[in-house]
Amino acid sequence: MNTRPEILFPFFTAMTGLNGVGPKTAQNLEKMGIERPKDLIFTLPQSIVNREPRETIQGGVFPSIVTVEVLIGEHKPNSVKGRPYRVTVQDAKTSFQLVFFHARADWLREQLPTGQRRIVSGKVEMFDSIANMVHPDYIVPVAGVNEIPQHEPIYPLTAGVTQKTMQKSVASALERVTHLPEWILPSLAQKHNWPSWADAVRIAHAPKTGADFSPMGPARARLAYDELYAHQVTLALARQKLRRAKGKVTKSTGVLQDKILKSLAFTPTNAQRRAVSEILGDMGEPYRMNRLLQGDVGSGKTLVAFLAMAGVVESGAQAVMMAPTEILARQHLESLQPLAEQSGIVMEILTGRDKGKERSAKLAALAAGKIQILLGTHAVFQKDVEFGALRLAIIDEQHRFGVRQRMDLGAKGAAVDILVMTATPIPRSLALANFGDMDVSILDEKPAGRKPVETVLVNNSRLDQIVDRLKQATADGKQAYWVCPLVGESEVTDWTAAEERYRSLRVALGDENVGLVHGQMPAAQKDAAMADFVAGKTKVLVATTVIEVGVNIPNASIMVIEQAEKFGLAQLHQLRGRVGRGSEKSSCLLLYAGPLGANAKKRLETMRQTEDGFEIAEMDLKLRGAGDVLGVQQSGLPKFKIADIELQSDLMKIAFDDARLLMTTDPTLETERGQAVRVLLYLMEREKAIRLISIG
Ligand SMILES: Nc1ncnc2c1ncn2[C@@H]1O[C@H](COP(=O)(O)OP(=O)(O)OP(=O)(O)O)[C@@H](O)[C@H]1O
Repeated sequence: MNTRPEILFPFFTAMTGLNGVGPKTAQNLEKMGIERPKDLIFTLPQSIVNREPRETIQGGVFPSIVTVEVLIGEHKPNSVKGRPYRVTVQDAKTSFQLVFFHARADWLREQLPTGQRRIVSGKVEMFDSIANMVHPDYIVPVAGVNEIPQHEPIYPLTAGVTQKTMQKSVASALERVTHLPEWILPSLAQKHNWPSWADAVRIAHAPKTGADFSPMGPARARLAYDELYAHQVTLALARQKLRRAKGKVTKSTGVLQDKILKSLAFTPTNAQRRAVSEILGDMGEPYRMNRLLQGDVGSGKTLVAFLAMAGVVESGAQAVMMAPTEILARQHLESLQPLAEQSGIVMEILTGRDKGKERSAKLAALAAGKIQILLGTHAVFQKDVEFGALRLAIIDEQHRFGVRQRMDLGAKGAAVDILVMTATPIPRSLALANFGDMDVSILDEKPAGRKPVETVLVNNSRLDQIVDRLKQATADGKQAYWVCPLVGESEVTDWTAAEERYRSLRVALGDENVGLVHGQMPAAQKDAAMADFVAGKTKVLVATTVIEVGVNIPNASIMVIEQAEKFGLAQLHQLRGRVGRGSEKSSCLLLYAGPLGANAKKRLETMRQTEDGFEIAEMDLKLRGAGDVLGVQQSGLPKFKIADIELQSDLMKIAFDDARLLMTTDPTLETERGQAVRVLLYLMEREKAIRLISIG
């Protein structure tokens, strides 16, 4: 089945086939992304109006929608043009008025005969201390009470589309809903009490109880699950296809790794060992690796990467590691060069700064396979950079990379294995949504001997005290980072603030003790400032967030962050992660100015309470929302229509597990359930996923 199944045809016809949808309405609906009947079906009500009948309007809080049985009283036609027509009515306890601006008198007399009873439903408002119901939404005989929906769905609208049109066209689309083959595992549906797809759709559009309307109730939860499951099956198929794509078997011998381990001053953590063996185990298989290494700050990802690259060199091939900035690429070189030398590995660096002869020489050596490990910035992936036998590409700090970019990267060498390292833990649900096509190794253990970083919140008014304390600490040989306020508007303002602070700290602490780095400085000057700080020549390094990711200077044990309330949680965690990397006890001072908003307060409190990056990531997601945490556009994070990635992260995990399971039991979606999953993929317009199967 490689075309849309017939059973879905009614959901994909033109909109104008629906009741109440003419060409004009169809055009307007299109502006809301509603192009097919199925889009209407997946546009769920955003609120519900309760029209359950009441005895009286008395005691109500107005304006509000009321449904009540009334005895019709006197008609007061509009005596003056432009004035409304009124009908007095009496419910069980009080009287009020029905008000009409545009209605024919004879029609009104017919609908509302004096002395008879009717049920009316509409918005009641107070006007000149008289309760008015202007243009009731419903007027029905008492016996016809069921014609009024007790819980009326209210849909999102756009210009030119009224609530009535929406309700009518949805109702028409719902008539096409038939039973579809079930793609959800029966045990799962049973456990959660989920209705069938058809029932779930009907309930979601005509909820009768709070649970019917709640995103956590069975009907909506099921529809959310369908969406997440379709996404996870797509990722699982992508992963499967990649794994089937022929890869080269990399057989590491362990010889170089042993040499490296022997020359280390410490022993690797269990998490580091496990990650290295997962990576090399994967590379030893005849398919392409596509793996994510997620580690908390300071968990020692660089060593894991280096050992994996050494494993590649053992097999006679090459590896490349790309860092997001020049500073980090150089830092990798400095920290890894001694290990490379001791184990006899030829390692080089290539960045945008390499020009002319030097660059050509490096490229030639690389093409000849003489350079075994290449470090660098994105310059390593420029077109003319050719490798003799590239086997492994490591991308450091890349949640800015979407699925597509990762695939492009893999095209660089034939059958290159890919390892992506993220230095900021990502909430579980986002990791699954964004990296569900990858295998994951997690470094959830910090090297032994690290002491907790003491984190304190300090009001900016105590700046002088902080500077005094810093004076004392630097006199004792300690080193500190001073991160300047993120003014936010432009790089230039950030940098001016940093320069100002740099000047004032020089006055307070002595010129020779204070250094400065910011993004606008010439590269050479930046390197020199970093080098002075690494060598301990300067004691305090004033910086903008250029030092946010990855900088590793174990002797630095104090981190001051000015206007910490302006930073996001992930960023604060990254910044704080620059200290606490040596054996010295470290501290982090979060300076804030003035009264804090609730959100900022929560962020700073979280920082004080925990150092666990995974916990912080979950809190960040709660406070900011998924789009902001990953940056939707850059991340390739899908937009879900029904599922709420924060609220329903548990469903995401279930969908992930089930999609992976499906690949082991029915990789080509041939069984009865597999066929049903195909129906789901078509329904969710994931034809591309189906193509992944057929190529597979
Ligand atoms: N098992 C270990 N025991 C002690 N120190 C270690 C261990 N593994 C790595 N280190 C050291 O810990 C420091 C941090 O390692 P690394 O720079 O790789 O961290 P990271 O995971 O990249 O963190 P971040 O993302 O915060 O930069 C380095 O100085 C490294 O030499």
